[in-house]
Amino acid sequence: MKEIIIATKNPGKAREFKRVFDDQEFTLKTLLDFPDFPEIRETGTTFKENATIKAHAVMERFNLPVIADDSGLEVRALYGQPGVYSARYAGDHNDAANNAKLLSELGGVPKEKRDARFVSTLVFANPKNEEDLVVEGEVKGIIAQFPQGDDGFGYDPLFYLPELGKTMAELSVDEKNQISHRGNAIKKLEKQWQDWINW
Ligand SMILES: O=c1nc[nH]c2c1ncn2[C@H]1C[C@H](O)[C@@H](COP(=O)(O)OP(=O)(O)OP(=O)(O)O)O1
Ligand SMILES: [Mg+2]
Repeated sequence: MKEIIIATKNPGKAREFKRVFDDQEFTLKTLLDFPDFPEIRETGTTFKENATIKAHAVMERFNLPVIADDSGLEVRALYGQPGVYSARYAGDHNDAANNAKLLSELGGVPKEKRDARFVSTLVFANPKNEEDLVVEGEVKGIIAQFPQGDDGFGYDPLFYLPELGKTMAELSVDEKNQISHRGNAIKKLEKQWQDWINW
């Protein structure tokens, strides 16, 4: 059985990938299946750099095809922050603290100036392919005044989708995948990867 590894330790991302990027022809694993895999230092300054670092660290260890996601939230009123530093916005990797900091940074900013976007860059690296396959997806929304919803992860409870009248955390995983940055990136990947990969 062919195998593909998703280079993530984030259970929320793992769930979204497993839901759509699943097939009879290959097994999908994530770093949650390898709890001893050492922390990968995300030292890049762009989503693409960090996704490349993660994909190659895992590919070199397992000698298997690997997909990495580096993603984040860009808020216009904060000049694109937290961006690449979304996971570490409030210090260490803590969703509740990150959301609290985001709300405090946006204190007093009115609804019409709270627009934001989620970005996901996927890098697919394979030992038998010289060049990586890279795609990016985005979704636009508004940062809510208070968190709402219990699904998803990260900034989802604060990411309000005006067309749906809901935050991202009020969507099922299937609904989120239909519209999200990661879902959009995965759709692009699905169109390209089978022609690209050398098994
Ligand atoms: O769909 C999303 N819904 C809510 N928040 C999100 C989403 N996508 C990215 N985000 C935010 C939070 C996360 O902490 C950071 C990504 O940081 P990022 O380094 O790419 O992921 P991570 O450290 O959680 O897992 P890993 O590096 O093991 O894939 O941006
Ligand atoms: Mg990370």
